[in-house]
Amino acid sequence: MEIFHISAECYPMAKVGGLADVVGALPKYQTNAGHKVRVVVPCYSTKFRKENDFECVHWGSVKLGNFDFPFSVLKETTNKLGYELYLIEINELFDRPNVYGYEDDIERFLAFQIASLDWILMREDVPNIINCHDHHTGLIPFLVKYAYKYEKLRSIRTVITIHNGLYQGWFGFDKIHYLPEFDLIHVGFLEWNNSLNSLAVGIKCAHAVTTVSPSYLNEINIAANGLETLFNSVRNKSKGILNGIDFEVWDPSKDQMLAHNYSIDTFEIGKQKNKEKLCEEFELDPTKPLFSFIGRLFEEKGGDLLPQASALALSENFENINILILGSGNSVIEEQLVQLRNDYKGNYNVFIGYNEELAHLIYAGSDYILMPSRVEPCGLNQMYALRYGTVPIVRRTGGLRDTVIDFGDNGNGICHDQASVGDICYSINRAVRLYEDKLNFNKIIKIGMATDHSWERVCQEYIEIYNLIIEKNEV
Ligand SMILES: Nc1ncnc2c1ncn2[C@@H]1O[C@H](COP(=O)(O)OP(=O)(O)O[C@H]2O[C@H](CO)[C@@H](O)[C@H](O)[C@H]2O)[C@@H](O)[C@H]1O
Repeated sequence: MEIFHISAECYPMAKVGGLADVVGALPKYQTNAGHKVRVVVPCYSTKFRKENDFECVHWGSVKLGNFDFPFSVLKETTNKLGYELYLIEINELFDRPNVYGYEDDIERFLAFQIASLDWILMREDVPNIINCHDHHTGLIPFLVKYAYKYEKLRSIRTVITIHNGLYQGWFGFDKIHYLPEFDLIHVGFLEWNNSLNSLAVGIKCAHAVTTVSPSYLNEINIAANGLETLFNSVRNKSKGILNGIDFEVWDPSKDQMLAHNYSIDTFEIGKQKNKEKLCEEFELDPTKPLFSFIGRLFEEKGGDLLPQASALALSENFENINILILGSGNSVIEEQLVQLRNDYKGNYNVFIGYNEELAHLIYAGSDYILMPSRVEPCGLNQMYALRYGTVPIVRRTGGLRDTVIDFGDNGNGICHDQASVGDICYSINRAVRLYEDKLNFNKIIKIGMATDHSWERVCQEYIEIYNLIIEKNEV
Protein backbone atom coordinates (compact mmCIF):
# COMPACT_ATOMS: atom_id res chain seq x y z
CA MET A 1 0.00 0.00 0.00
CA GLU A 2 1.05 3.62 -0.38
CA ILE A 3 1.50 5.44 2.92
CA PHE A 4 2.24 9.10 3.60
CA HIS A 5 3.53 10.24 6.98
CA ILE A 6 3.05 13.98 7.43
CA SER A 7 4.84 15.47 10.42
CA ALA A 8 6.55 18.55 11.85
CA GLU A 9 9.69 16.55 12.68
CA CYS A 10 11.69 13.70 11.16
CA TYR A 11 15.17 12.58 12.19
CA PRO A 12 17.75 13.38 10.80
CA MET A 13 16.13 16.24 8.87
CA ALA A 14 14.69 18.04 11.90
CA LYS A 15 14.58 16.85 15.50
CA VAL A 16 13.33 18.47 18.67
CA GLY A 17 12.41 15.26 20.48
CA GLY A 18 10.96 11.79 20.21
CA LEU A 19 8.46 12.62 17.45
CA ALA A 20 11.42 12.96 15.06
CA ASP A 21 12.84 9.58 16.07
CA VAL A 22 9.55 7.83 15.39
CA VAL A 23 8.83 9.53 12.05
CA GLY A 24 12.46 8.98 11.03
CA ALA A 25 12.35 5.24 11.71
CA LEU A 26 8.87 3.73 11.38
CA PRO A 27 8.67 4.54 7.61
CA LYS A 28 11.95 2.72 6.99
CA TYR A 29 10.60 -0.46 8.54
CA GLN A 30 7.30 -0.08 6.68
CA THR A 31 9.29 0.22 3.44
CA ASN A 32 11.25 -2.91 4.35
CA ALA A 33 7.92 -4.66 4.86
CA GLY A 34 7.09 -3.95 1.20
CA HIS A 35 5.06 -0.72 1.29
CA LYS A 36 5.58 2.52 -0.63
CA VAL A 37 6.27 5.04 2.09
CA ARG A 38 6.79 8.79 1.80
CA VAL A 39 7.50 11.26 4.58
CA VAL A 40 6.60 14.94 4.29
CA VAL A 41 8.06 17.60 6.62
CA PRO A 42 8.54 21.36 6.42
CA CYS A 43 11.78 22.61 4.91
CA TYR A 44 13.53 24.20 7.90
CA SER A 45 17.02 25.50 7.46
CA THR A 46 18.74 22.57 9.19
CA LYS A 47 22.15 20.94 8.74
CA PHE A 48 20.54 17.99 6.91
CA ARG A 49 18.83 20.33 4.46
CA LYS A 50 22.10 22.12 3.73
CA GLU A 51 24.25 19.01 3.38
CA ASN A 52 22.00 16.90 1.14
CA ASP A 53 20.75 17.08 -2.43
CA PHE A 54 17.13 17.74 -3.26
CA GLU A 55 15.19 18.10 -6.51
CA CYS A 56 12.05 20.12 -6.98
CA VAL A 57 9.09 17.88 -7.87
CA HIS A 58 6.23 20.34 -7.59
CA TRP A 59 5.47 23.97 -6.93
CA GLY A 60 2.39 25.95 -6.16
CA SER A 61 0.95 28.59 -3.89
CA VAL A 62 -0.97 28.39 -0.62
CA LYS A 63 -3.60 30.98 0.12
CA LEU A 64 -4.26 31.81 3.77
CA GLY A 65 -6.92 34.49 3.76
CA ASN A 66 -5.32 37.49 2.09
CA PHE A 67 -1.82 36.02 2.20
CA ASP A 68 -0.24 34.04 -0.60
CA PHE A 69 2.68 31.74 0.11
CA PRO A 70 4.51 30.27 -2.88
CA PHE A 71 5.83 26.78 -2.10
CA SER A 72 7.97 24.05 -3.63
CA VAL A 73 8.10 20.35 -2.87
CA LEU A 74 11.66 19.07 -2.67
CA LYS A 75 12.56 15.41 -2.83
CA GLU A 76 15.75 14.03 -1.28
CA THR A 77 17.47 12.49 -4.30
CA THR A 78 19.13 9.36 -2.90
CA ASN A 79 16.40 7.80 -0.67
CA LYS A 80 19.25 7.05 1.71
CA LEU A 81 16.95 7.19 4.71
CA GLY A 82 15.15 4.08 3.52
CA TYR A 83 12.04 5.95 2.36
CA GLU A 84 11.23 8.94 0.15
CA LEU A 85 11.65 12.19 2.06
CA TYR A 86 9.86 15.31 0.80
CA LEU A 87 10.23 18.82 2.14
CA ILE A 88 7.60 21.53 1.80
CA GLU A 89 9.62 24.64 1.13
CA ILE A 90 7.86 27.88 2.09
CA ASN A 91 10.79 30.15 2.75
CA GLU A 92 8.83 32.91 4.41
CA LEU A 93 7.54 30.49 7.04
CA PHE A 94 10.16 27.78 7.46
CA ASP A 95 13.56 29.15 6.50
CA ARG A 96 14.30 29.66 10.19
CA PRO A 97 16.66 27.95 12.61
CA ASN A 98 14.04 26.49 14.97
CA VAL A 99 11.19 24.09 14.38
CA TYR A 100 8.71 25.67 16.81
CA GLY A 101 8.28 28.70 19.02
CA TYR A 102 7.25 31.43 16.58
CA GLU A 103 4.26 33.76 16.88
CA ASP A 104 2.94 32.56 13.54
CA ASP A 105 3.20 28.82 14.28
CA ILE A 106 -0.52 28.40 13.55
CA GLU A 107 -0.11 29.96 10.09
CA ARG A 108 3.12 28.01 9.47
CA PHE A 109 1.61 24.60 10.11
CA LEU A 110 -1.68 25.46 8.41
CA ALA A 111 0.20 26.40 5.26
CA PHE A 112 2.30 23.23 5.59
CA GLN A 113 -0.80 21.02 5.78
CA ILE A 114 -2.53 22.72 2.85
CA ALA A 115 0.61 22.67 0.67
CA SER A 116 1.10 18.94 1.42
CA LEU A 117 -2.46 18.14 0.36
CA ASP A 118 -2.29 20.42 -2.71
CA TRP A 119 0.73 18.47 -3.87
CA ILE A 120 -0.81 15.05 -3.13
CA LEU A 121 -3.87 16.20 -5.10
CA MET A 122 -1.69 16.90 -8.17
CA ARG A 123 0.04 13.52 -8.12
CA GLU A 124 -1.14 10.73 -10.38
CA ASP A 125 -1.72 8.19 -7.60
CA VAL A 126 -3.92 8.71 -4.59
CA PRO A 127 -2.30 7.15 -1.52
CA ASN A 128 -4.15 4.62 0.61
CA ILE A 129 -3.15 6.08 3.95
CA ILE A 130 -2.10 9.41 5.42
CA ASN A 131 -0.66 8.98 8.90
CA CYS A 132 -0.68 12.38 10.66
CA HIS A 133 1.41 13.03 13.74
CA ASP A 134 0.34 15.33 16.57
CA HIS A 135 -1.58 18.60 16.34
CA HIS A 136 0.60 20.18 13.61
CA THR A 137 -1.09 17.87 11.12
CA GLY A 138 -4.45 17.46 12.90
CA LEU A 139 -6.50 19.37 10.31
CA ILE A 140 -5.60 17.01 7.47
CA PRO A 141 -8.25 14.37 8.29
CA PHE A 142 -10.90 17.12 8.22
CA LEU A 143 -9.65 18.67 4.99
CA VAL A 144 -9.41 15.33 3.20
CA LYS A 145 -13.00 14.55 4.17
CA TYR A 146 -14.70 17.91 3.74
CA ALA A 147 -12.73 20.55 1.80
CA TYR A 148 -14.28 20.93 -1.67
CA LYS A 149 -10.96 21.09 -3.44
CA TYR A 150 -9.77 17.73 -2.07
CA GLU A 151 -12.77 15.80 -3.42
CA LYS A 152 -10.37 13.54 -5.39
CA LEU A 153 -8.66 12.51 -2.13
CA ARG A 154 -11.81 11.28 -0.35
CA SER A 155 -10.78 7.62 -0.63
CA ILE A 156 -7.69 8.20 1.52
CA ARG A 157 -7.96 6.71 5.01
CA THR A 158 -6.39 8.90 7.70
CA VAL A 159 -4.75 8.01 11.00
CA ILE A 160 -3.67 10.44 13.68
CA THR A 161 -0.88 9.31 15.98
CA ILE A 162 -0.70 11.12 19.29
CA HIS A 163 2.82 11.56 20.61
CA ASN A 164 1.89 14.29 23.05
CA GLY A 165 -1.69 15.24 23.86
CA LEU A 166 -0.73 18.22 26.02
CA TYR A 167 -0.10 20.42 22.99
CA GLN A 168 -3.21 20.84 20.87
CA GLY A 169 -2.72 23.73 18.42
CA TRP A 170 -5.68 25.90 19.43
CA PHE A 171 -6.67 29.02 17.55
CA GLY A 172 -9.59 31.40 17.31
CA PHE A 173 -12.43 31.19 14.82
CA ASP A 174 -11.24 34.53 13.45
CA LYS A 175 -8.76 32.43 11.43
CA ILE A 176 -11.30 29.96 10.06
CA HIS A 177 -11.14 31.69 6.66
CA TYR A 178 -7.55 30.40 6.33
CA LEU A 179 -8.97 26.92 5.69
CA PRO A 180 -9.86 25.83 2.16
CA GLU A 181 -13.62 26.10 1.60
CA PHE A 182 -15.92 23.41 2.96
CA ASP A 183 -19.66 22.97 3.58
CA LEU A 184 -20.38 24.83 6.83
CA ILE A 185 -22.59 21.97 7.94
CA HIS A 186 -19.33 20.34 9.08
CA VAL A 187 -18.05 23.25 11.14
CA GLY A 188 -18.82 21.42 14.40
CA PHE A 189 -15.86 19.10 13.74
CA LEU A 190 -13.53 22.07 14.13
CA GLU A 191 -14.78 23.25 17.51
CA TRP A 192 -13.66 22.24 20.98
CA ASN A 193 -14.23 24.47 24.01
CA ASN A 194 -15.04 27.53 21.90
CA SER A 195 -11.88 27.42 19.89
CA LEU A 196 -10.55 25.64 16.88
CA ASN A 197 -8.49 22.79 18.32
CA SER A 198 -6.28 21.08 15.73
CA LEU A 199 -5.65 17.94 17.75
CA ALA A 200 -9.36 17.54 18.59
CA VAL A 201 -10.20 17.95 14.88
CA GLY A 202 -7.78 15.15 13.99
CA ILE A 203 -9.19 12.89 16.69
CA LYS A 204 -12.76 13.51 15.54
CA CYS A 205 -12.16 13.13 11.81
CA ALA A 206 -9.39 10.53 11.41
CA HIS A 207 -10.49 6.99 10.63
CA ALA A 208 -8.22 5.73 13.41
CA VAL A 209 -6.45 7.23 16.40
CA THR A 210 -3.27 5.73 17.78
CA THR A 211 -1.30 6.65 20.88
CA VAL A 212 2.33 5.72 21.34
CA SER A 213 1.71 3.27 24.18
CA PRO A 214 -1.28 1.30 25.53
CA SER A 215 -1.02 2.82 29.03
CA TYR A 216 -1.05 6.36 27.64
CA LEU A 217 -4.31 5.57 25.84
CA ASN A 218 -5.84 4.55 29.18
CA GLU A 219 -4.49 7.65 30.89
CA ILE A 220 -5.79 10.19 28.36
CA ASN A 221 -9.27 8.86 28.90
CA ILE A 222 -8.92 10.26 32.42
CA ALA A 223 -6.62 13.29 31.98
CA ALA A 224 -5.84 14.87 28.61
CA ASN A 225 -5.68 18.62 29.01
CA GLY A 226 -9.40 19.02 28.33
CA LEU A 227 -9.83 16.28 25.70
CA GLU A 228 -10.75 13.40 28.06
CA THR A 229 -14.39 13.13 27.00
CA LEU A 230 -13.40 13.27 23.35
CA PHE A 231 -10.96 10.40 23.85
CA ASN A 232 -13.71 8.44 25.59
CA SER A 233 -16.03 8.96 22.66
CA VAL A 234 -13.53 7.66 20.08
CA ARG A 235 -12.34 4.67 22.08
CA ASN A 236 -13.74 2.26 19.45
CA LYS A 237 -11.37 3.61 16.77
CA SER A 238 -8.35 4.04 19.06
CA LYS A 239 -5.36 1.83 19.74
CA GLY A 240 -2.21 2.20 21.83
CA ILE A 241 0.84 0.96 19.91
CA LEU A 242 4.09 0.98 21.83
CA ASN A 243 6.85 2.79 19.93
CA GLY A 244 9.83 0.89 18.68
CA ILE A 245 13.39 2.16 18.31
CA ASP A 246 15.65 2.17 15.29
CA PHE A 247 18.02 -0.73 15.96
CA GLU A 248 20.37 0.50 13.21
CA VAL A 249 20.82 4.02 14.59
CA TRP A 250 20.81 2.86 18.22
CA ASP A 251 23.29 -0.02 18.30
CA PRO A 252 26.11 0.12 20.88
CA SER A 253 28.18 -2.32 18.82
CA LYS A 254 28.27 0.03 15.79
CA ASP A 255 27.40 3.51 17.07
CA GLN A 256 29.99 5.92 15.65
CA MET A 257 29.26 8.50 18.33
CA LEU A 258 30.65 6.33 21.14
CA ALA A 259 34.20 6.28 22.48
CA HIS A 260 34.10 2.50 22.47
CA ASN A 261 31.67 0.00 20.92
CA TYR A 262 30.39 -2.95 22.88
CA SER A 263 27.81 -5.74 22.90
CA ILE A 264 25.92 -7.75 25.50
CA ASP A 265 29.08 -9.89 25.90
CA THR A 266 31.49 -7.00 26.35
CA PHE A 267 29.36 -4.36 28.06
CA GLU A 268 31.35 -4.17 31.30
CA ILE A 269 34.56 -2.95 29.73
CA GLY A 270 32.79 -1.10 26.92
CA LYS A 271 30.55 0.92 29.18
CA GLN A 272 33.42 1.72 31.53
CA LYS A 273 35.45 3.21 28.64
CA ASN A 274 32.56 5.42 27.59
CA LYS A 275 32.03 6.42 31.21
CA GLU A 276 35.69 7.42 31.52
CA LYS A 277 35.37 9.64 28.46
CA LEU A 278 32.25 11.29 29.85
CA CYS A 279 33.76 11.72 33.31
CA GLU A 280 36.89 13.28 31.86
CA GLU A 281 34.83 15.72 29.82
CA PHE A 282 32.54 16.67 32.71
CA GLU A 283 35.01 16.38 35.62
CA LEU A 284 33.20 13.49 37.29
CA ASP A 285 34.51 10.44 39.12
CA PRO A 286 34.50 7.26 36.97
CA THR A 287 34.73 5.00 40.04
CA LYS A 288 31.28 6.06 41.24
CA PRO A 289 27.86 5.25 39.75
CA LEU A 290 26.74 7.75 37.14
CA PHE A 291 23.07 8.87 37.05
CA SER A 292 22.05 10.86 33.97
CA PHE A 293 19.06 12.69 32.61
CA ILE A 294 18.52 13.56 28.93
CA GLY A 295 15.54 15.56 27.80
CA ARG A 296 13.44 18.64 27.62
CA LEU A 297 13.52 20.50 30.95
CA PHE A 298 9.81 20.92 31.56
CA GLU A 299 7.36 19.92 34.27
CA GLU A 300 5.85 17.13 32.15
CA LYS A 301 9.30 15.48 32.21
CA GLY A 302 9.69 16.12 35.96
CA GLY A 303 12.42 18.63 35.07
CA ASP A 304 11.40 20.92 37.93
CA LEU A 305 12.16 18.11 40.41
CA LEU A 306 15.71 17.58 39.17
CA PRO A 307 17.56 20.42 40.94
CA GLN A 308 16.30 19.52 44.41
CA ALA A 309 16.43 15.76 43.83
CA SER A 310 20.04 16.03 42.58
CA ALA A 311 21.10 18.11 45.59
CA LEU A 312 19.41 15.79 48.06
CA ALA A 313 20.71 12.59 46.45
CA LEU A 314 24.28 13.95 46.34
CA SER A 315 24.10 15.03 49.99
CA GLU A 316 22.49 11.81 51.25
CA ASN A 317 25.10 9.71 49.48
CA PHE A 318 28.00 11.81 50.75
CA GLU A 319 28.84 12.63 47.15
CA ASN A 320 29.38 8.95 46.41
CA ILE A 321 27.53 9.25 43.15
CA ASN A 322 27.76 11.33 39.95
CA ILE A 323 24.86 13.13 38.34
CA LEU A 324 24.98 14.47 34.77
CA ILE A 325 22.16 16.35 33.08
CA LEU A 326 21.74 17.12 29.37
CA GLY A 327 18.78 19.24 28.37
CA SER A 328 17.18 22.58 27.77
CA GLY A 329 13.80 24.16 28.27
CA ASN A 330 12.41 26.17 31.18
CA SER A 331 14.97 28.88 31.97
CA VAL A 332 14.32 28.80 35.75
CA ILE A 333 15.07 25.06 35.86
CA GLU A 334 18.14 25.59 33.66
CA GLU A 335 19.44 28.27 36.02
CA GLN A 336 18.89 26.13 39.12
CA LEU A 337 20.70 23.21 37.53
CA VAL A 338 23.65 25.39 36.53
CA GLN A 339 23.87 26.83 40.07
CA LEU A 340 24.24 23.34 41.56
CA ARG A 341 27.61 23.00 39.86
CA ASN A 342 29.14 25.26 42.50
CA ASP A 343 28.01 23.04 45.38
CA TYR A 344 28.86 19.62 43.99
CA LYS A 345 31.90 20.12 41.80
CA GLY A 346 33.48 16.78 40.86
CA ASN A 347 30.21 14.85 41.28
CA TYR A 348 27.70 16.86 39.32
CA ASN A 349 27.54 18.58 35.98
CA VAL A 350 25.05 19.86 33.45
CA PHE A 351 25.08 20.63 29.72
CA ILE A 352 22.36 23.09 28.78
CA GLY A 353 21.50 22.67 25.10
CA TYR A 354 20.79 20.04 22.50
CA ASN A 355 23.58 17.64 21.54
CA GLU A 356 22.80 14.41 19.70
CA GLU A 357 26.34 13.05 19.93
CA LEU A 358 26.59 13.69 23.64
CA ALA A 359 23.22 12.01 24.18
CA HIS A 360 24.55 8.79 22.56
CA LEU A 361 27.67 8.90 24.73
CA ILE A 362 25.56 9.42 27.85
CA TYR A 363 23.32 6.44 27.07
CA ALA A 364 26.47 4.34 26.72
CA GLY A 365 28.56 5.70 29.58
CA SER A 366 25.95 6.02 32.33
CA ASP A 367 24.93 3.41 34.86
CA TYR A 368 21.42 4.77 35.31
CA ILE A 369 19.09 7.02 33.33
CA LEU A 370 16.58 9.11 35.28
CA MET A 371 13.04 9.61 33.93
CA PRO A 372 10.91 11.20 36.65
CA SER A 373 8.19 12.16 34.13
CA ARG A 374 4.77 13.38 35.21
CA VAL A 375 3.46 12.50 31.74
CA GLU A 376 5.21 10.16 29.29
CA PRO A 377 3.18 9.07 26.27
CA CYS A 378 5.82 6.47 25.45
CA GLY A 379 9.36 7.61 26.18
CA LEU A 380 12.24 6.51 23.99
CA ASN A 381 15.07 7.29 26.40
CA GLN A 382 14.35 4.24 28.55
CA MET A 383 14.42 2.01 25.45
CA TYR A 384 17.72 3.50 24.26
CA ALA A 385 19.06 3.10 27.79
CA LEU A 386 18.05 -0.57 27.95
CA ARG A 387 19.71 -1.25 24.61
CA TYR A 388 22.90 0.47 25.81
CA GLY A 389 22.97 -1.45 29.10
CA THR A 390 21.93 1.50 31.25
CA VAL A 391 19.35 0.83 33.93
CA PRO A 392 16.29 3.11 33.73
CA ILE A 393 14.89 4.72 36.89
CA VAL A 394 11.36 5.75 36.03
CA ARG A 395 8.11 7.02 37.44
CA ARG A 396 5.37 4.54 36.57
CA THR A 397 3.40 6.45 33.94
CA GLY A 398 2.41 6.02 30.28
CA GLY A 399 4.90 4.11 28.19
CA LEU A 400 7.33 3.89 31.10
CA ARG A 401 4.80 1.66 32.83
CA ASP A 402 4.67 -0.53 29.70
CA THR A 403 8.43 -0.93 29.28
CA VAL A 404 10.15 -0.83 32.67
CA ILE A 405 9.54 -3.37 35.45
CA ASP A 406 11.15 -2.98 38.83
CA PHE A 407 14.09 -5.31 39.50
CA GLY A 408 12.30 -6.35 42.70
CA ASP A 409 9.78 -8.04 40.38
CA ASN A 410 12.57 -9.65 38.30
CA GLY A 411 12.48 -6.71 35.91
CA ASN A 412 14.87 -4.45 34.01
CA GLY A 413 14.85 -1.19 36.02
CA ILE A 414 13.81 0.75 39.08
CA CYS A 415 10.30 2.21 39.42
CA HIS A 416 8.50 4.60 41.73
CA ASP A 417 4.96 5.95 41.75
CA GLN A 418 5.02 9.61 42.74
CA ALA A 419 6.47 12.52 40.78
CA SER A 420 8.27 13.78 43.89
CA VAL A 421 11.79 14.54 45.10
CA GLY A 422 11.33 11.92 47.84
CA ASP A 423 10.48 9.13 45.39
CA ILE A 424 13.35 10.01 43.05
CA CYS A 425 15.85 9.97 45.93
CA TYR A 426 14.44 6.74 47.31
CA SER A 427 15.02 5.13 43.89
CA ILE A 428 18.52 6.58 43.63
CA ASN A 429 19.36 5.12 47.05
CA ARG A 430 18.09 1.71 45.93
CA ALA A 431 20.20 2.09 42.78
CA VAL A 432 23.35 2.83 44.81
CA ARG A 433 22.89 -0.37 46.78
CA LEU A 434 22.17 -2.34 43.61
CA TYR A 435 25.34 -0.96 41.99
CA GLU A 436 27.38 -2.46 44.85
CA ASP A 437 25.85 -5.90 44.18
CA LYS A 438 27.68 -6.36 40.86
CA LEU A 439 26.30 -9.82 40.11
CA ASN A 440 22.72 -8.69 40.37
CA PHE A 441 23.41 -5.34 38.67
CA ASN A 442 24.98 -7.06 35.65
CA LYS A 443 22.10 -9.52 35.48
CA ILE A 444 19.63 -6.63 35.22
CA ILE A 445 21.73 -4.92 32.55
CA LYS A 446 21.69 -8.10 30.49
CA ILE A 447 17.91 -8.44 30.78
CA GLY A 448 17.63 -4.88 29.43
CA MET A 449 20.10 -5.35 26.59
CA ALA A 450 18.32 -8.50 25.45
CA THR A 451 14.91 -6.82 25.22
CA ASP A 452 13.62 -6.44 21.67
CA HIS A 453 12.01 -3.02 21.21
CA SER A 454 12.82 -2.87 17.49
CA TRP A 455 10.43 -1.31 14.98
CA GLU A 456 10.72 -4.50 12.97
CA ARG A 457 8.55 -6.19 15.57
CA VAL A 458 6.16 -3.28 16.10
CA CYS A 459 5.61 -1.81 12.63
CA GLN A 460 3.17 -4.56 11.63
CA GLU A 461 0.72 -3.23 14.24
CA TYR A 462 0.40 0.00 12.25
CA ILE A 463 -0.16 -1.97 9.04
CA GLU A 464 -2.94 -3.92 10.75
CA ILE A 465 -4.72 -0.68 11.66
CA TYR A 466 -4.30 0.64 8.11
CA ASN A 467 -5.74 -2.59 6.70
CA LEU A 468 -8.64 -2.47 9.10
CA ILE A 469 -9.72 1.05 8.12
CA ILE A 470 -9.22 0.34 4.42
CA GLU A 471 -11.46 -2.74 4.72
CA LYS A 472 -14.10 -0.90 6.74
CA ASN A 473 -14.20 1.85 4.13
CA GLU A 474 -16.26 4.16 6.38
CA VAL A 475 -16.87 7.73 5.29
N1 LIG B 1 19.15 18.05 24.99
C1 LIG B 1 19.13 16.98 24.22
N2 LIG B 1 20.21 16.64 23.49
C2 LIG B 1 20.18 15.54 22.70
N3 LIG B 1 19.13 14.71 22.58
C3 LIG B 1 18.04 15.02 23.27
C4 LIG B 1 17.97 16.15 24.13
N4 LIG B 1 16.74 16.20 24.68
C5 LIG B 1 16.06 15.14 24.20
N5 LIG B 1 16.85 14.43 23.35
C6 LIG B 1 16.47 13.25 22.59
O1 LIG B 1 15.11 13.44 22.16
C7 LIG B 1 14.41 12.20 22.26
C8 LIG B 1 13.37 12.35 23.36
O2 LIG B 1 12.43 11.44 23.15
P1 LIG B 1 11.24 11.10 24.17
O3 LIG B 1 10.41 10.08 23.50
O4 LIG B 1 11.80 10.63 25.46
O5 LIG B 1 10.48 12.46 24.49
P2 LIG B 1 9.61 13.60 23.74
O6 LIG B 1 8.85 14.20 24.84
O7 LIG B 1 10.47 14.47 22.96
O8 LIG B 1 8.63 12.85 22.73
C9 LIG B 1 7.21 12.67 22.65
O9 LIG B 1 7.05 11.74 21.55
C10 LIG B 1 7.74 10.54 21.74
C11 LIG B 1 7.62 9.72 20.47
O10 LIG B 1 6.36 9.17 20.32
C12 LIG B 1 7.24 9.80 22.99
O11 LIG B 1 8.07 8.67 23.19
C13 LIG B 1 7.29 10.71 24.21
O12 LIG B 1 6.74 10.07 25.34
C14 LIG B 1 6.58 12.02 23.89
O13 LIG B 1 6.62 12.89 25.01
C15 LIG B 1 15.44 11.15 22.54
O14 LIG B 1 16.00 10.70 21.33
C16 LIG B 1 16.49 11.93 23.34
O15 LIG B 1 17.75 11.32 23.31
